[in-house]
Order: sequence, then structure tokens, then C-alpha cells
Amino acid sequence: MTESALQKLLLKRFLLAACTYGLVLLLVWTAIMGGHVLAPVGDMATGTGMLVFSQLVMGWVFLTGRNLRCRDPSLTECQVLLALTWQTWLLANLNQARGTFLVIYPLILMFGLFHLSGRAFVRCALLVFFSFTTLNLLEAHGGKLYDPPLAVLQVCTLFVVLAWLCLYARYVQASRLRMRQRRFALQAHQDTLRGMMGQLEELVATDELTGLFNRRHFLRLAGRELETMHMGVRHGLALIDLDHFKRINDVYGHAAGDQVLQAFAQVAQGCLDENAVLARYGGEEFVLLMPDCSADALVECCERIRLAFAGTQPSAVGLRVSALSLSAGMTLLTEGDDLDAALHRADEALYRAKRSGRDRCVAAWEVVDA
Ligand SMILES: Nc1nc2c(ncn2[C@@H]2O[C@H](COP(=O)(O)OP(=O)(O)OP(=O)(O)O)[C@@H](O)[C@H]2O)c(=O)[nH]1
Repeated sequence: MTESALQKLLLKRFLLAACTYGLVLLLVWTAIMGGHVLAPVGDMATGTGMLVFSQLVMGWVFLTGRNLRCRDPSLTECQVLLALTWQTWLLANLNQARGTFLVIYPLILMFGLFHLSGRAFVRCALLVFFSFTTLNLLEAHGGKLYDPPLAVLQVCTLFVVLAWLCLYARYVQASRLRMRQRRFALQAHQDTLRGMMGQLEELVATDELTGLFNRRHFLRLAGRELETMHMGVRHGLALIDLDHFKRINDVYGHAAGDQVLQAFAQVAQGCLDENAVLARYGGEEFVLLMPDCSADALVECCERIRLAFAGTQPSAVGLRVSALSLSAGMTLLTEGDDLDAALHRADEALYRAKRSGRDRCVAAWEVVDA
């Protein structure tokens, strides 16, 4: 979670707490009007003013982001302790209505149920118990306790409720920890799956022997390029076929043939810039797409590949091929062109290159220009 998202959440929680203060103050003043308060109204008004002031200070801390400097930016323990202090002050000033307002204690502790650590929660519960018990003992000592048997009953009830709340808080926190661990495990699984998906996508798109894109992936990429093509832009397309490849297989063996295919892939890629897409179209045939390319640039690039391939000696398996050559059929793609039709044009040009004696690049511009 980002810092601003966290702060937004904390501000919302603070507003919720402030609204609860407002509601409780409403009840307090109802009790004051009903004559259930021991202290003079002036003292209660001063207390109310101080309480509101304490909340304004808390609001200022959250609004200025000063809470973010603390170890726990939610300031939950601080807020709970403050609320418990005000609640004890309130109870100290109530007579018979004390029992009614006793329920506010668990309400305050509920606020910290999800955000206080187990120890902090027990600490707050103990503070509640000892504050309330001390309050009653002091009053009993001064002979001011309104109804001693009722006070004993209230202390015992409070003890049971607090003990239950502590156990429940432990259970909730253990559940949260388990859920967090599961979420982390799930995230790790997701990362692994994402990695495997990436590997799979790469496998599906790649020709195993040469490491180039395969035909299917090329068609997808070229189709996408055609769809997003702007008016006036031209892409170069070339079909490249290694000459007399069957002879290499027959004379030197299939493994040597494989090596020639790999050598071609390496050499051709060395002649291309990063925008060009070279793929194995099938067997000893390759396809090249050069985005945003002129006829001259395409010819120049295919010639560069042809010459580089002619000078290749795939020697890793001891192969000495005297005359490696290739033929290429080239065409240009324009906006609205059909990929199949363009491939067909390139194929026809390639056929002409083979028919004219191989080891050459032949273009099919006339079709584009027509
Ligand atoms: N070693 C190897 N050979 C392959 C592979 N795929 C296809 N071939 C062979 O490539 C040869 C292609 O032969 P042809 O289609 O007659 O073409 P060519 O001998 O190059 O003749 P031209 O294209 O007319 O110059 C066939 O013998 C296929 O078995 C491959 O992955 N590895």
C-alpha cells in the first residue's frame, strides 16, 4: 500500500473515532441533563472542551502527516489510551448511570482489536480493569460509593468481558497472521506462475533450432504491424531461402544442415537493426519484416545478409561448405495491404530469384506501385 493510500485510510479511521466521540458526548450531555452526573455542569463543560481539544490535536497530527513519523502511524495505542482516560474521567463523574456507560470500555477496546499487538491489547484491558477498580476503591474509601454491591457486580462483569475480549483478540490476531502467511504464499505461487507463463510464451513464439521467432509468432507480429500502420509508411517484407540446402543435408548430413540454419540465423541477425523482425518461416526458409523502410533500404539489407551468409563457414562440426548462398524475394507493405497477398508477392519474387540462377535478391515493387 502506498503512503498516501495508507494515510487516507488512517484519516478515515480517525474520523470514525471522532464521530464516536461525538455520539458519546451526546449521551454524556443527555446524562448531565437527566441529573445523573455528580460534578457541576461547569466542570463537565470544561472536560468536554478539553476532550474536543484533544481530538483536534489528534486530527491535526493526522492531517499534517506527523503520525507517519511514528513507529505505528495509526497511533492506535495512543488513541485507545486517550479514549480510556476520558472514559474513566466520565465514569468518575457519574452516579447510577455509571453501569450504562460501562459498555463504552469494550467499544474503545474493539477499536484496537485488529490493530493492537496482543501484548498492547492485554495492557489496555488491564488498564481498564485497574482504573475502574481503583475508582470504586477510592470512592469506597472516601465513603462516596453509591451502591457497593452493584459496584462489585460491575467490576466482576467488567473482568469477565475484558478476559473474553483478550481471548478473542488473540484468536483474531492468530487468524490474521495465518491469512497474511497464506497471502504471501499465494503471491509467491502467482510469481512462479507468471514466470512460467513468460517462459511458455517465449517457447511458443520461438523456433527451437535457430532461436528466431517461429512462423506463427511472425504472422501475429506482422499482422499487428499492418493494423497499426500509418498512411504513407512502408514496411519491407522479404522471404529468404537457402540455396540447394537439400544438397548440404545429403552431402554433409542433417546435423551439418542444422548448423547451417543456425549460422544463417546468427549472420542475418548481425545484419539487422533492432526494429527488424526475422523469423524462421519453415524448413530452410526465413522471413524478414523491416518496419518503416524504403525499397532501397530493404534491398541493401537483403544484399548485406546475402553477402554475409556467403562468407560464413559453420565450422563447429568440421563443416567446410564452399559456396553457401541464398535467394530472397522482396516486397513492400503499405497501409491497408493484405499480409497473405504481400507474402505471396514476396514468394513470387523468390521464385523468380531461384529461376534466374539463385544467389540473388529479386524485388516485386511493381505490384505495390501498380
Ligand atoms: N538439416 C535440416 N534440414 C531441414 C530442416 N528443415 C527442412 N530441411 C531440409 O531442407 C531441404 C529443403 O530442400 P528443397 O525444398 O528441395 O530446397 P533446396 O534444396 O534448398 O533447393 P532450392 O530451394 O531450390 O535451392 C529438405 O531436404 C528438408 O529435409 C531442418 O530443420 N534441418
